[in-house]
Amino acid sequence: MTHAISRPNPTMAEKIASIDALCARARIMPVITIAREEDILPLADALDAGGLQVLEITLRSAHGLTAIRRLREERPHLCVGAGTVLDRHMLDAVEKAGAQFIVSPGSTDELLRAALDSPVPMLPGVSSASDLMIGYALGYRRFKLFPAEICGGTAALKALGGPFGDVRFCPTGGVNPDNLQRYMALANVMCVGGSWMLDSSAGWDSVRRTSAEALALLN
Ligand SMILES: O=C[C@H](O)COP(=O)(O)O
Ligand SMILES: CC(=O)C(=O)O
Repeated sequence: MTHAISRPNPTMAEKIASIDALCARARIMPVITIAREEDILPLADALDAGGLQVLEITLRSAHGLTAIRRLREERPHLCVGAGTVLDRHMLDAVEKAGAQFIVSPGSTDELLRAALDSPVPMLPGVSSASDLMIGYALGYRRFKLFPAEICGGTAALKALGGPFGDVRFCPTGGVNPDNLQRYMALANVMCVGGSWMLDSSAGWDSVRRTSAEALALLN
């Protein structure tokens, strides 16, 4: 008979370190909604070939959980997270599917507390200082600013850096090749998220090229 050794969940400090590591690896995090199951692997491969290896797969389509599960099994070198996680049930489902990180567009007390009990690190969405303070009080220090351009863009991030000097952000929503460098120049921005590189109407190679061009802007 074997005895499983139960490992305690990571501490918040360990989760913050995981988020920092994956954001440093990402620099640009594609926010992906899978429209057709057959797109899962070619889309991920095109992003990977363009240099984007940290993928946020949203639960906005019926294929989100399948995509997380398949990419974890079939592309284990990628870092695969779940986006649009809105409640405890979705959090449980993406954890079971193998998500390596969890992203939400906003914050609720229920979701933030559920994620404290999860082994998977979470990047909660915030759009204001008040949202941020709710997560901050629970120990969170890394957030997604969403929708970044609408809630003040780089000016908002500079202002939030005053009272929240130990907080870092992944701005998402309206980030594109024209403003990417301005976001990444800020000390409190660890990476950016976006979907501009995901237009596959010109083929998978166009996804690869757009991804590589965006990363080249950061060199
Ligand atoms: O809902 C937000 C998107 O997933 C990411 O924002 P974007 O499309 O403006 O890049
Ligand atoms: C916006 C985003 O990152 C999400 O839907 O989780």
